[in-house]
Amino acid sequence: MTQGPAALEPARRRLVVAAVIVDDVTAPTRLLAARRSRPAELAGRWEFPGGKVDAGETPVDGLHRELREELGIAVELGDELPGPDDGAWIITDRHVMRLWFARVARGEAAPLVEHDELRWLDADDLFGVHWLDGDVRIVETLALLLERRSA
Ligand SMILES: Nc1nc2c([nH]c(=O)n2[C@H]2C[C@H](O)[C@@H](COP(=O)(O)OP(=O)(O)OP(=O)(O)O)O2)c(=O)[nH]1
Repeated sequence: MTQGPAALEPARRRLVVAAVIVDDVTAPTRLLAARRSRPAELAGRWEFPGGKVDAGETPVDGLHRELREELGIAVELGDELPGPDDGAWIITDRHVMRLWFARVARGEAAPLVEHDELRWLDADDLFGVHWLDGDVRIVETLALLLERRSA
């Protein structure tokens, strides 16, 4: 069987890094979702703030840069949220994402570029926004984690 772009191995996809920004990295009860304002086909859908890692940049450095640029914040990172695809999360035909829990250390998150709204979501309301398709199983995993930890 021939394999098209939809069958790219995780290692051959472009790496995206993102943050699950929470109130408390060791006992999270809510997380910060961001609504995309561009490109047009993704506008209005919600995601974890972050972006593509640049050449020559480590994933963690790329994540700090993206959060500074997109939300104007400095964060302290917690644990990574490992996924089922070689430890990461396939999110589109061409992208694989790694995510870390994070807490705002400096600044106040604002939708500076790429987003037009930010919203804190409680553990029992994580699906109160329309997530990007690739994020749904990540949010399902987080719903279990946050509920269990806040129970
Ligand atoms: N940041 C982010 N991107 C996601 C998520 N879920 C998901 O499918 N994506 C997709 C959307 C895009 O196709 C791709 C990430 O691209 P991006 O536009 O955020 O990357 P970037 O900030 O580096 O932007 P650019 O310089 O390439 O314009 O991954 C998510 O939760 N966060």
